[in-house]
Amino acid sequence: MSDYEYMSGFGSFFSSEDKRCPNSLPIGQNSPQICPYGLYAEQLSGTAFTAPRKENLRSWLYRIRPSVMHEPFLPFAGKTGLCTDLNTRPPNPNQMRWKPFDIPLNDRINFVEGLHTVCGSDDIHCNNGIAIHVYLCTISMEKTAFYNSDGDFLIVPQKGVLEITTEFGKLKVKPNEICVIPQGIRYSVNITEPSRGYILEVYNNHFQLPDLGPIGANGLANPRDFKTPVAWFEDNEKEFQIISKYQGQLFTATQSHSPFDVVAWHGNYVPYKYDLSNFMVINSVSFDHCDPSIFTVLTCPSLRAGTAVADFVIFPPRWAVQEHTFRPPYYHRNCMTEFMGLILGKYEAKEGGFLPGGATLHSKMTPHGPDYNCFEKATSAKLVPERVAEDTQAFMFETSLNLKTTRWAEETCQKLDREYFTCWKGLKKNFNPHSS
Ligand SMILES: O=C(O)Cc1cc(O)ccc1O
Ligand SMILES: [Fe+2]
Repeated sequence: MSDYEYMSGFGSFFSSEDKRCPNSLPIGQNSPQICPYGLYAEQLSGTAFTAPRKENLRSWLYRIRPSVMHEPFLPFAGKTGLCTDLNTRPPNPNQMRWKPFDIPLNDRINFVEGLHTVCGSDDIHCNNGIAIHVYLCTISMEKTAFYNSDGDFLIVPQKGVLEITTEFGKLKVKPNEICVIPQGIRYSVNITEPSRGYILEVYNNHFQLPDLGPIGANGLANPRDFKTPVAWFEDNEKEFQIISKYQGQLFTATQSHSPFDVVAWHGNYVPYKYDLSNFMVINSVSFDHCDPSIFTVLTCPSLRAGTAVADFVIFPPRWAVQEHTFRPPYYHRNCMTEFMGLILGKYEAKEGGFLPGGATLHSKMTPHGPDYNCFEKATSAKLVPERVAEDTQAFMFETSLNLKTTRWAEETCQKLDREYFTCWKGLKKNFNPHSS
């Protein structure tokens, strides 16, 4: 039997017991005087106790020992490329593009040590903002579990499969799948090859499915395609390091047992994964280019209706059929900040220079759009039905916030492509006042 078993649904109230301990979930109440099998009951709250019912997120865990049994936290002395305090960084409005970030093949670096912040907003201390990281790792996490006190991680593997053991059970996440590990949930990442991927971290709120409006009840990412693991536990007395990211800094605490000792759980605050190939693409079948919000997989809303803290948007394989239309993305300036990555293949607006494992950043109101080659090709193309972006997957983290880039992103990683601006240089003046 596979190690990986899931329950389907988004925002559902799940219940799960490890099969080795039937009836381990208390019936009819959360906190009996004595729990089945002598387990401890522990609540994990993902929203304020008093959050409105439709937003309220919490789970009850039934575990061998409560999470509180650990030595005091100390500052983490290991390697890390995390930088979520961006106050001292200068703003930079330029179009930016990075060549694929290098995986440190000659070093032994695990998922947590391999986290590098590319850009983020300033205000981690006020639960306001986002950070965008990449992970570049070569080994599995051994006897170590990580949790993020600051917000949720939306993880986008680009190279290598992630085998993630969480307090709620096990997830296997391949490139072209994504997962969300909400704030506070402990997990450990196993890899089977040198691995790379992108992470969107949000501090304000949790991810939701976008409203569908006139699209109706079905489409885009459908709730039943989200997968949450079934309960799984280990019972051992091995020493574990628990690493916490708290206010942007890493801390570590030792404990004398595995944190993956949850025998049963129930609730709606859970980790989940989603296969991007399940996305039902909706687009124009007449003319013109729709805004990329039609490709939103998940959104982290702000208090301002329709303006996200951050959206996760994909550019999946699809048919392009629009008539008398410049089909690629339009030239534009946006009041939102756009960070893009490429999981596989090519991105239609820029077939050269933007490669899998690389990235681009177009900040608020910074102009961008198709490069010279794309413009020339699209303005002379015969507009027959065409597959766009076959075997490809680009994505965008779009945020209403201002981002600053880290020193690692601009200098240390040596991947910033200083020639990026030249991809638009060849665009010709085609203006002819005598043609109409
Ligand atoms: O800039 C980009 O490439 C992303 C993008 C794609 C698109 O189809 C329309 C607008 C937009 O910002
Ligand atoms: Fe854009």
